[in-house]
Amino acid sequence: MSSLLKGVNLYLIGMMGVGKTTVGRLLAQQLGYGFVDTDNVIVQAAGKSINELFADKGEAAFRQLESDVLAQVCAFTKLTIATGGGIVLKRENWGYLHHGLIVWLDAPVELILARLAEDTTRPLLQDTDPQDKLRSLLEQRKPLYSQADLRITVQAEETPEQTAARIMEAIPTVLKPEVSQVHN
Ligand SMILES: Nc1ncnc2c1ncn2[C@@H]1O[C@H](COP(=O)(O)OP(=O)(O)OP(=O)(O)O)[C@@H](O)[C@H]1O
Ligand SMILES: O=C(O)C1=C[C@@H](O)[C@@H](O)[C@H](O)C1
Ligand SMILES: [Mg+2]
Repeated sequence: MSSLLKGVNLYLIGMMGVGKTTVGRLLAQQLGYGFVDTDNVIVQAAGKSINELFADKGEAAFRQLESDVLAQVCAFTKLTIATGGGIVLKRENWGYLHHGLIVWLDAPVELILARLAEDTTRPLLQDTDPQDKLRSLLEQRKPLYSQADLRITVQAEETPEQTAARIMEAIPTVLKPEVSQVHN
């Protein structure tokens, strides 16, 4: 599979809690790729948690850091990149994402809520009504996530390994044929 992708980066996009980080790590192992998580790079570089960054500098500053990280990582090849849920919001980010193959991990709001019920590390979910917040974020972002090359709907009962396996199976269906193959 890694020779099939020919070093092209794999970008995972989707709402918080769908499993981009968890599944992305597994995919990187299976592809023989490196793994990068844009949220983690930001946290490491800033020396602050995402909650602290949102509180101290605001969401706009976080989004700028996110774009800066994406611009840096897209210069490399053979990477699986788990992105932050809001990476799709900036138009300039799509110029970077489209250097690679983009996979949208989609999941129902109920599943995301169940997964993140005890999690306090997503500042946008620290809301009086997290379910309503998630719904409106998803509505706003759906047209953006839809620009991915591949949409994988995460099932409640499946393991990260099973999700990763379905992605590996689906990748060949969206790879562009090589020019030489087109002419043969
Ligand atoms: N298939 C799965 N089954 C059960 N739990 C899962 C599965 N995949 C991920 N999780 C759990 O759901 C939570 C969120 O997963 P993860 O951090 O990978 O999401 P994410 O898409 O990277 O979110 P974010 O955009 O906020 O970084 C974690 O606690 C993780 O262990
Ligand atoms: O969906 C979002 O906007 C976010 C998702 C996380 O990955 C983090 O990037 C941050 O919590 C914001
Ligand atoms: Mg993540």
